[in-house]
Amino acid sequence: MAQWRKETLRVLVDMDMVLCDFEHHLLAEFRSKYPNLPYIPLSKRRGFYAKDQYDKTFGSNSGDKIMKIYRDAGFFTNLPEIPNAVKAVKEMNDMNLVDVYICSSPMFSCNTCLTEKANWIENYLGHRWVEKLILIKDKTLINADVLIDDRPEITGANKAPHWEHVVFTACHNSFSEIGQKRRLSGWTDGSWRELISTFLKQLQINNVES
Ligand SMILES: O=c1ccn([C@@H]2O[C@H](COP(=O)(O)O)[C@@H](O)[C@H]2O)c(=O)[nH]1
Ligand SMILES: [Mg+2]
Repeated sequence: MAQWRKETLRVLVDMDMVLCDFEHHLLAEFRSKYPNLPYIPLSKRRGFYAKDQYDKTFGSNSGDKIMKIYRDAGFFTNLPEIPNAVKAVKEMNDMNLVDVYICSSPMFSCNTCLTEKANWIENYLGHRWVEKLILIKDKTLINADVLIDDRPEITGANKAPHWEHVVFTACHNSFSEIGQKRRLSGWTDGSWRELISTFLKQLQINNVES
C-alpha cells in the first residue's frame, strides 16, 4: 500500500531581478553619473545582459561604463527590493511543507559581490536567511523542486536539472520566448501562492504514489 512520506517542496529563489532590482538601480546610477549620455529605458530593455544591449545600441564605450557601475563596490548592497519580495518569500517559507533557499550567481569580476549579496540577504531578510543562501554559477547542480529565476535559459553541467524553472518576469525578459515554462509576473498580486500550491499538490501526489 502507498505510504505518505512527509517531504518538503524545496524552492530556490534567485536574487538579481527576483528579490533585488538590479536593472532599476543600474539605470539610476548610469543616469546620475552620465546625465548627458543616451540610455535605454527599462521598457526598452531586451536580452539578459545590459552591457550587450548598450554595446550594440551606443557602442562599447557605453557598455563599458554600464559594466563598471555594477562592478563597483557597494552596487550589490545598495540594490532596492523588488516590490513585496521579502514579505512573499518569508510567507512562502512559512507555508507547511515548503522550504525556501536563495540561489544566486555571483559576479566574480566584482571583488565584493559575494559579501555584498550576503549583506543584502541579512539586511532585508535577516541573519537566519544567510544560512539559506546558495551562491553558485551553475544552478543546474542544485537539487530542488522549483527555481524562480528571471533568466529565460538556465543551462549547466546537469542537462536534466531536478527543478522546474519558473520564469520571473523582468524588463529584459518580458518579450522573451520561454516555451512551455510557467511565468511569475511579480510578488504583489499573490499569484505566487497559487503557483506554490500547484507544486505542493504535485508533490503530495508523488509522495502518495511512491
Ligand atoms: O546585465 C547584467 C545582468 C546581470 N549580470 C550578472 O549576472 C548574474 C545574474 O545572476 P542571477 O543569479 O542569474 O540573477 C549576476 O552575477 C549579475 O550581476 C551581469 O553581469 N550583467
Ligand atoms: Mg536573476
